[in-house]
Amino acid sequence: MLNAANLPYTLLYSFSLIVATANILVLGKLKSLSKLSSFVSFIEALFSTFLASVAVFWSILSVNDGHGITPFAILMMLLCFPLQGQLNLLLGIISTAFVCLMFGLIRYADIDNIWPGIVTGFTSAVACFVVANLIERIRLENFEMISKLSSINKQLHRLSQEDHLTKLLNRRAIDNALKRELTRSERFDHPLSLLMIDVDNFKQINDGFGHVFGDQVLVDISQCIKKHIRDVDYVGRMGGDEFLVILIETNQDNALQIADRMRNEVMNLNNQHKDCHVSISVGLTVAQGESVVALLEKADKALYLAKKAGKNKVRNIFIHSDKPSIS
Ligand SMILES: Nc1nc2c(ncn2[C@@H]2O[C@H](COP(=O)(O)OP(=O)(O)OP(=O)(O)O)[C@@H](O)[C@H]2O)c(=O)[nH]1
Repeated sequence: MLNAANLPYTLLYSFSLIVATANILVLGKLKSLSKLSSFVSFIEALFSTFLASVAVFWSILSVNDGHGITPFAILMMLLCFPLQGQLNLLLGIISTAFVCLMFGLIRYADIDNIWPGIVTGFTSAVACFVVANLIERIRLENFEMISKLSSINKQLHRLSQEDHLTKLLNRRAIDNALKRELTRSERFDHPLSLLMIDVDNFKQINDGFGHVFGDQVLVDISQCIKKHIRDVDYVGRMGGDEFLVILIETNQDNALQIADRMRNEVMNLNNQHKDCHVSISVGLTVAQGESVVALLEKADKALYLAKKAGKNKVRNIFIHSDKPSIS
């Protein structure tokens, strides 16, 4: 009941309730901003400690004023906990609450009637501890489940982008990358070069040395290609023995050099695979405002020229010219 005697405590309680609500509504949102999180946790801890103390204080005072056990005290303490992430913080709050409890008892309790005060305060604290622990456990379980789901999601995303054999980008991923990068290069008027690479006489390698060996050759070649691209570039397996390289911010001359370095690197594999001859042919082209399909066709044409010229070659299709040119 609100009367002159318990007005200060009622006001204190109301204020605590407002702060507790603000704690949950405002600080919970702010916490998602990572830079603020440690500061917010600190403020939150202060509020929680304060609220827990007020709750126990008020609980004792209510008992001594004849108001019985105050469920509000428990409620307030509970309101403090769901946002807390650490058990030690929780224990800190409970210890503080106990100090307040003792102080409250000594200061206000009627010595003949001390037990109801002790029992009330103690029951409140234990109830808060048990419920807060349960909340904390559920929160942790949820957190672990979310972490697991997020890592599974990342894994699935990676697998959906990856070629299972070479671990390069798969066809879908490299197609998407090409669409994205082509749009970007047009928008900022930056050069973009494309290399279409095909292993020479791969059928013979498979037939002569078996599919397992053929697979290893594909992996080795993918490593040779990767060695000569930067982190910003893309390399993917189009399927079978064909690869596609997207060279960002790279003009024709630089792309030619890179393609030739890749070709030489693959030739070095022959020191490893003594009996089998491994080489690649490369078709090179530079984007010049055409669609993805047209650009791929241009690179394919250049690759055809490289094959036609006797394989183990790099050929390009000149910009602004329909005529193919031999580099
Ligand atoms: N080992 C292995 N072989 C594959 C894989 N995918 C496709 N192939 C084989 O790769 C060979 C591709 O041969 P083609 O591209 O048709 O021709 P090629 O022998 O390379 O001849 P050129 O391209 O003219 O130099 C086929 O025999 C396919 O069966 C794979 O994942 N692993």
